[in-house]
Amino acid sequence: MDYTTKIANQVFHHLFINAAGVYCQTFEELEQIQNAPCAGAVITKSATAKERSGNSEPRYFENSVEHNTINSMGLPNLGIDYYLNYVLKHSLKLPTLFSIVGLCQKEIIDNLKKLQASDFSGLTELNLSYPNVSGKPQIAYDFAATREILDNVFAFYSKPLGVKLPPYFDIAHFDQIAAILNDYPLAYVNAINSVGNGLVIDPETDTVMIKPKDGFGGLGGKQIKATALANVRALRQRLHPQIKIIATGGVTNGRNVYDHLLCGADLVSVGSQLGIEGPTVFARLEKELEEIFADKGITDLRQVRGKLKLIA
Ligand SMILES: O=C1NC(=O)NC(C(=O)O)N1
Repeated sequence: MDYTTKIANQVFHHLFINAAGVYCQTFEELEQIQNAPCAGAVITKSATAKERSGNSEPRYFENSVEHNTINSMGLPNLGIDYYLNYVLKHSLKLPTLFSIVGLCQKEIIDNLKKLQASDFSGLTELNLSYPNVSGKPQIAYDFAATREILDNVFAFYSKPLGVKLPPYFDIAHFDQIAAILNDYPLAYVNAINSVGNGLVIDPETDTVMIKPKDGFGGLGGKQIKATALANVRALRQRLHPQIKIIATGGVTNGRNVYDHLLCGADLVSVGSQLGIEGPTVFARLEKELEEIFADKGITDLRQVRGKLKLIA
């Protein structure tokens, strides 16, 4: 299968990318994704202006039997300069996306001003959906704040930009966020981030699994697949066609990848299952996807992308 896909000035030859936050904290982790068979791109951990240690531990739990995770990392990262050094200093094998975050609007603007002034020429992903910083509401759940930030960003930022969104659960919210995003020259939207503020209990001890926020954390893996598919589908139906979609959420096998393509995904990102299985996951997913294509006699992605069928 020819997976060639373009987003802005970047050409991808495989569908898969790591989800920001997974296997992308350090140069070593980033290089493991660069060198992973069937990886199409790499994205850095969402970077703040300065290095952050993040929330106290335990802050991550994976159930590798059920392919589910919960996390409250709290945006630990090595700071924007570390990741800028990586993307500028290394002859990168794959298109490398730069994830940016800010705990306030000023930090977002300052980070993007630094990127704008740098020689970085790839895609930038503005994370508007981190669910694990106490006392901070998710920006993308505040539609006025989202519009204000995008106004301020696009007043100066001229490099290709995407936004990372949280899941929405109301048709009116799909309408509202799409109406906002369609007003801006976005290269893409990445949907979804983890499903915020879930709760997982240890049956042995009647205790929460993670320490921060008394156990509340972002959910990932199989348990969020239906929500992720719905968000990809709803956004694809509403966004201008030139705004591409990176689908994230619930991908643990080839059928999940196929389903995201049916919903309109241009690329597919893997978070929880990458964390559980490691970078060999991309080759497994691609193999399973090719088996589905063979069964269905599919030879071109245009036969799948956005071709979800409804009941007449
Ligand atoms: O955007 C994020 N999504 C998550 O699920 N976790 C991280 C974090 O907590 O750093 N950030």
